[in-house]
Amino acid sequence: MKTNQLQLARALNLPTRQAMLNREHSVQQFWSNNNELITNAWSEWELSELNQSAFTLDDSLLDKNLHEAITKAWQDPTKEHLVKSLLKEVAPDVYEFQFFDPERLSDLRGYLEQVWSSGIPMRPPYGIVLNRRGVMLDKRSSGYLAAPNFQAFYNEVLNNYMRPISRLLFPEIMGYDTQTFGFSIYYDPNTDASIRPHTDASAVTLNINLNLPEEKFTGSELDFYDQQTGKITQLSFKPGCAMIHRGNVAHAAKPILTGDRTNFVMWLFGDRGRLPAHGAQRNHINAKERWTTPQSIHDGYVPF
Ligand SMILES: O=C(O)CCC(=O)C(=O)O
Ligand SMILES: [Fe+2]
Repeated sequence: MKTNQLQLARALNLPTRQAMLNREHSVQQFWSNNNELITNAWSEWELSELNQSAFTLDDSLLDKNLHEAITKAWQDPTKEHLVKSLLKEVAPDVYEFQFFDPERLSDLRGYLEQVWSSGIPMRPPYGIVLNRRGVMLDKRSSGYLAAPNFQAFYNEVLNNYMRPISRLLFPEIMGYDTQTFGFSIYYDPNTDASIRPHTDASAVTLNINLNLPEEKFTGSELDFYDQQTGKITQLSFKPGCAMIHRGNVAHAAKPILTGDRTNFVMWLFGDRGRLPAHGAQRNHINAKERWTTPQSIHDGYVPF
């Protein structure tokens, strides 16, 4: 690997917020032209500057019960009911479960603080609104958080946890779950406070809260809209909790009033962004098929 990539990446002139808001072509070009440099910079940073002694990014950060059930199900898929029993339906087709151990979240947040102060350019998500303090997480997105330790962790979450859980809850997404996407988001009342009602360009969305137990906030509920009844269910994130839903379930994030909220949002979809047909039914899938990792090649398609 070439040295000095870290210094070179830090010296890049980032696109202005206005250029990003205008979705100027030069912004797209900036990230794609510098993607390799930035990726190398993250590797260099991890070796030379990241204080790794403080923590490890691995599944010991996850909720113990979830970790145990998932491990058992991978060993013997007929035990997948152990996973299912941890998932609580909190709105029609929206499930909540404890994802991270709240006591261990400070490790992950400490890591993300180091990421923030690295000075390496990071591409914020701009799906509906531009989220200033968020960062793209998936390697399909130029300007993503390419630190190798983080990538190993992120991919473990998607492949070992998110995909089989998604298949258990929403069997019709099988085959529309080969490609991954992810970003982090940060809300506070003075910068980015809310997201209007929308659906995601995913087959399934996993949204995990990263707030520490002492990081209280008010507002910032997620509203889920039931298409059948028109009913709205308002849900609040608890530290380390996750919500999982089909991408086509309309939802919105209400304005945050006090405090702040940090989340990871992860998506699965099929090759070239393909999604299951609305209301698609699926023949019975046996457990063994569910607990597998597709061999599909990462296709580089980007939803935004
Ligand atoms: O506010 C959230 O946690 C959800 C954000 C969201 O729906 C999105 O980024 O698509
Ligand atoms: Fe969304």
